[in-house]
Amino acid sequence: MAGFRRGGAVAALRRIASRAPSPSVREVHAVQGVSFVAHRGEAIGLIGSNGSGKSTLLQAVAGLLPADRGRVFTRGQPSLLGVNAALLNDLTGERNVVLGALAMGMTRHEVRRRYDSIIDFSGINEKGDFASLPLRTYSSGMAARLKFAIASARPHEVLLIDEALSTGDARFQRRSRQRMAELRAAAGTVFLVSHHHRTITDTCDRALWLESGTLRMDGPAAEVVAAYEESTAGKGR
Ligand SMILES: Nc1ncnc2c1ncn2[C@@H]1O[C@H](COP(=O)(O)OP(=O)(O)OP(=O)(O)O)[C@@H](O)[C@H]1O
Repeated sequence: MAGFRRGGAVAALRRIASRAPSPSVREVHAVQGVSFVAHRGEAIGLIGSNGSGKSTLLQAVAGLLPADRGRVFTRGQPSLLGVNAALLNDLTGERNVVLGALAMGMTRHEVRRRYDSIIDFSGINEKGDFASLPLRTYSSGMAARLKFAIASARPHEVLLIDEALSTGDARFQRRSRQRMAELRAAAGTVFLVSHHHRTITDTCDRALWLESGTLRMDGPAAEVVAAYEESTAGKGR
């Protein structure tokens, strides 16, 4: 590492690139042998207990966690909208909207045209002018709403949503469902990870149930949720 500043980006990159298997590193197979085909216009829910591999699967589909084995084929660039999606805490809501929309490939003209509708959809200004305040002054639900408003402002070929909807209040969840329906109508495919089964059955027509990183069931959302609930009933008491 001589010549590179300790903790610097280049040093970190070299460390990752030269990482060799080490006896002190334990391998985790978070998702194994999961195979499915998703079609345009589908909204697919991902359910399963904590640690069953839902977020990992979304990250693999988004290309953020390359698969050790197997392949992910997608049309277009999937967009992952996670609870930790990159909004910047020290920037105002307004700046986050502009940067987020530009990062999604909108032109400056499109951003200007869509700005008011993104803010309106997020509802962050319903209790005062929050758009001009830094993100760190927002509640977690408000930040999640803003993220969803930005990410869903343009059609996506594949939109991956990790629990983002569940943090919004009931009114926002209704609005999000409507927006998801619009995204699906625009021929996108939507994946939604949620522990709120009602959200899955209300929003998705199909669900995948993951357990210990494997695909336990794939079918109509209501049937998969019912089977999952039956299997967990009585457990954990
Ligand atoms: N960076 C990591 N390093 C080590 N293990 C990890 C890492 N990320 C995830 N795992 C492990 O992989 C497994 C699947 O995690 P994942 O976050 O995909 O589960 P999940 O179904 O999304 O869980 P939850 O419902 O709690 O959000 C878990 O056992 C977790 O501990």
